[in-house]
Amino acid sequence: MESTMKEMRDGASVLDFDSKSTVEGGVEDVYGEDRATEDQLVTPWTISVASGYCLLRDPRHNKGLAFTEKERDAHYLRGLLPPAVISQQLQEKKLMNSIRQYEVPLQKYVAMMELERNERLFYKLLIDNVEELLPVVYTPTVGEACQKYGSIFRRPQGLYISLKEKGKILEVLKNWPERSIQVIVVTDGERILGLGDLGCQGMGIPVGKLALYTALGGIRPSACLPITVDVGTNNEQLLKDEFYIGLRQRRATGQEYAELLDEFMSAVKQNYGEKVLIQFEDFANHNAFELLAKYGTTHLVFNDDIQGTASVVLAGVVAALKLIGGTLAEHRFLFLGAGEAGTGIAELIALEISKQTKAPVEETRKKICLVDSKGLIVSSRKDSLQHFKKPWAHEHEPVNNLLDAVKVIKPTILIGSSGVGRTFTKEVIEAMASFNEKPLILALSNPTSQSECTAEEAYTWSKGRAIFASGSPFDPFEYNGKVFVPGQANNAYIFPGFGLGLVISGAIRVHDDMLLAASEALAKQVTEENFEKGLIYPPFSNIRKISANIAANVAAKAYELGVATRLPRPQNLVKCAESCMYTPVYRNYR
Ligand SMILES: O=C([O-])CC(=O)C(=O)O
Ligand SMILES: [Mg+2]
Repeated sequence: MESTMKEMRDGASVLDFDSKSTVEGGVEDVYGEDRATEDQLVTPWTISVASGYCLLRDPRHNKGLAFTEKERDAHYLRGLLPPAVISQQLQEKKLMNSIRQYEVPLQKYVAMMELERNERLFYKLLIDNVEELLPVVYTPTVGEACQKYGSIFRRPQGLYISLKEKGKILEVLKNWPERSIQVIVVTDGERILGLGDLGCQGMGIPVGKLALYTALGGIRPSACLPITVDVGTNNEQLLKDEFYIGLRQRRATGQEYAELLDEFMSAVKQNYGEKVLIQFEDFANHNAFELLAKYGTTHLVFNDDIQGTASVVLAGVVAALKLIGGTLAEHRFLFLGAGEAGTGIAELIALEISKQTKAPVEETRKKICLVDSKGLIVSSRKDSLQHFKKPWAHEHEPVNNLLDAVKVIKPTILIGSSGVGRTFTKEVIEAMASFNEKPLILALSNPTSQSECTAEEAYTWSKGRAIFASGSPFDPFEYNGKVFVPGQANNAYIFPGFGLGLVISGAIRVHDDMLLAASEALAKQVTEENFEKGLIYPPFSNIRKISANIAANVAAKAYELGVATRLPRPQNLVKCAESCMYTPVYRNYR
């Protein structure tokens, strides 16, 4: 860095990053903070520090006791820290020890969120201990955190846009301290996981998803923006709760809702340009499909519950063929749940079969049946069905419930996307096991309480023959002397790498073929060793490598489809993805 940057300004020190440490820490910015432009050299590369006190309270730069003697001298930190100087590794060890001492998952969650004071340490912990901490900052614990957000709320995270801000959303966006945003995750809190309407308290979800964008996909934290759009809540308990943090009114709908969302979408594009990815998360069915269709042609939008889940499940099913045999087209699929996840997965599977067999998608859809709360979706129900269910209304006798549907359709693959726990009963699993040597059973609903069955139930009731994966994690289970390791069919495998692929290619639109490309890349990462354990997903411990491969495949597709704006196309997209990933190692300050 240039010496001019080290000038004293009004008696303040200028925080300047040692280039050596950025090499150690890898390239942080997608498009390289390290390959900094003039602009970036001024900000955020240098900050004036009038007092070390501010530095300690700046999460992006704080290193706590890891500030070196030299840094303590140069940046007015003397006396503000106890004398010990410790490494980031030791800080990590100490924090993991203390997090492991909490028995209640929510306490672990709060401990992780308190690490907000030191962003790099938070991500160091999360990346190095991903399998252990994913269930803490993500499903299932994040669900409980959202339910109790009012009481655990310490200080705001993310941006809140409520009906009160109507007409001023652009100004609200400008209140956010970061300018160059690459990924926004937005919710309106109406369908948080399988827990229903949690109103403004749904903020835990965008915050959690973006933590994964950074930890799993390497998008730098400063480029991530969690947003909750608060249009009210229909959750009576929250409306009565004196500690509720959101608007105390019932949900706005219709034109009022559409206008607020429209203002939001326009303001985002105006403020951040057309390459910012807007991920819709946990919207209710009736808005999710409509928003995706409406903005899919004008913005870079992605619905994780429809598209991310579809991509991850397709990958798992394709991988599972190694264990259960046959081609995709040779299987029969039955879903419990015909909302965003169910119909999204069904459509992507039908699309993939159509690509493989050259049959029109109208035909390939017939291999897939869906059951909703009123029974099998059949043509006689067509008039009363919501539009996203209509393509699945096949000619068939009405069937009232899942068990009967399993018995008549005899699926080889059973997928739960209902949001309702314990709906894969003993009879359902036994029926699946009665006509399948290896029934593939996916219980996708989150959090754990909403899972259609547990791992233990799937393995026990199928007498150890089921291939099982679930949306929220389950521990390995021993049955008849054999240890079964259930995989986690969660969109967390897809969205971080998918988003990275969009960012590195500068994509301006999402296309279904990119979802297929992401699935393909994920399925390829499952190794023989994983299959031997009955796993249809690779372990999360390799997630950064997996994400780089997904990103590369997605970016390649973006170039192929002509929606990539970053030119020329990098030759080696996996290398490009890897080198763009944020690393949480501390930087040295001069
Ligand atoms: O958050 C998760 O674990 C997966 C997901 O998107 C959902 O269940 O809505
Ligand atoms: Mg979701």
